[in-house]
Amino acid sequence: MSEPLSQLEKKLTQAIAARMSLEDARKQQVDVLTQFAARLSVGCKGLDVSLDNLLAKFRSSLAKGVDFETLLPLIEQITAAIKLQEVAVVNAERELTSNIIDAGRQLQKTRGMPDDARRKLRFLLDSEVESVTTIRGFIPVINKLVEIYHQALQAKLTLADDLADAKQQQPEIAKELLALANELLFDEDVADEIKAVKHGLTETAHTDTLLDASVSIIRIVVKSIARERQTAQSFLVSLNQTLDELNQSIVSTNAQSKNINQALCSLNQQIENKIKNLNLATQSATSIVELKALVDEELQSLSKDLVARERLEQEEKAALIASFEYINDRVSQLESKVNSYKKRLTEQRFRSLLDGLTKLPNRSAFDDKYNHEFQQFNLNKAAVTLVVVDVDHFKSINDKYGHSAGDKTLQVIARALKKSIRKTDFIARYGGEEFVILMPGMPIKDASGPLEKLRKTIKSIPFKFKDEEVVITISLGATQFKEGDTPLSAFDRADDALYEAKNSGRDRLCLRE
Ligand SMILES: Nc1nc2c(ncn2[C@@H]2O[C@H](COP(=O)(O)OP(=O)(O)OP(=O)(O)O)[C@@H](O)[C@H]2O)c(=O)[nH]1
Repeated sequence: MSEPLSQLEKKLTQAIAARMSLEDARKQQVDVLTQFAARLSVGCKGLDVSLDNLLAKFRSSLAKGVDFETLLPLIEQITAAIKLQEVAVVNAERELTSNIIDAGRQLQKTRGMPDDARRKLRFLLDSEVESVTTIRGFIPVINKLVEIYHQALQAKLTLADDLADAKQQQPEIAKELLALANELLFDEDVADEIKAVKHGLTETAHTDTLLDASVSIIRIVVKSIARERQTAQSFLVSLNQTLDELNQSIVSTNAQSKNINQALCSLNQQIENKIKNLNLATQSATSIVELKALVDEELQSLSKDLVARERLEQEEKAALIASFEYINDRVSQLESKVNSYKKRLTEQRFRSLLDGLTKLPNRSAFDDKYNHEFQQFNLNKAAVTLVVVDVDHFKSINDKYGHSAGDKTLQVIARALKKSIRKTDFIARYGGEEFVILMPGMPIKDASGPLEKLRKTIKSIPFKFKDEEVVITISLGATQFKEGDTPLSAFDRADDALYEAKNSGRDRLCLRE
């Protein structure tokens, strides 16, 4: 082989080797790029179905080693789809931001959210959402929002539980308010107001109605207190005025008597001087005639003085009498004012122990009497029977015929019960449709006769509502005070007996020895 040819061949071999290594390097680069493009396409997966399909096609073409020219249209399609995606992402970001803000603002309006959650939410809406720049950046924000929602929901559930508890307590509150309204026995002018309050107090009354009733009760009490205060004030003002007048009258009588006294003193002095003068003159008289003239003159003057003195004395006496009469008059006026005020106080005390509706003694009057009877029993051990009486199914009377019919029924029953017991027994309205009777000196073994009679008396009352004849019955539980009892244990025993009477069919008397 010639020299130039072999050199040429060598160069060619070198060039081929260089070309091959270049192609190897290029192939490696294409492989890396292909893998990268395939990974990237997997990473983009899920943004859009049509993009996913194009990328899948792209990956499979790369794997098959399809040449660039064949790939180019696909790449162009993918580029266009990605561009669309960019716009879609910007829109989605905007929409997400606005949705998160809306949801957050809505959440801010919910009541009962814990303070901490409220604060976190405010910060999230005011600064965190605005600073998010990528879709991914929304993930922690959404996470936080979900957490706050959770807290708010939890708080709401607790609130709902509390409300349910409060709802359960409502009948109790209604009962309590009704008992309070029954205790309100002020002047006649508030009777209608009390009636209106009572009528709204059903066991199913709404919380707002119960609140209104509470406010009305407080108003009635406040009004009565204000009126009472005014009465007391005007009484004290008139007492003060009268005392002032009496004082002035005594002061002026004193001043008057002082003046008269001064006049009397000087008159007495004058008389004394005249007598002294007369004495001296009689000693110096030289004849009977002169003496007579002298005596006559002095006696005339003296008798004038004596008349003046008598007049002054009478004046003083008259002034004193007038002053006494005036004082007497004012004192008796004052006495009658004090008496009428005392009467008012006594009436009030009496009325505070009376049930407004039935006019029977009320619960506080019963408590006083009960404790007194209990003490007596501990001292003398004489038998005392305690009876608890409850009207059966009274609620249905209210429900069927109205609250006024219920009120009337209670009044009739109260009157009948009062009429049927002995004078020495004590009956009170314990509350609602419940009455209590204390029978001092009555052992329980002797009590069932009269109590059965009492039950039958009530049952025989011909009640008529809306032209319908209604039989109303009562249940009774009775016991007697026992050695070792406390007021509460004895009462509980009678209450247990009543419970038994109710549970065994009502309209009956149960005894607990
Ligand atoms: N009209 C009227 N109703 C009252 C008064 N005080 C309490 N009540 C009502 O009395 C009813 C008592 O009902 P409950 O305690 O369920 O008893 P009940 O219906 O008599 O049933 P039992 O006692 O189980 O036989 C309630 O509906 C009260 O609203 C009142 O002064 N006037």
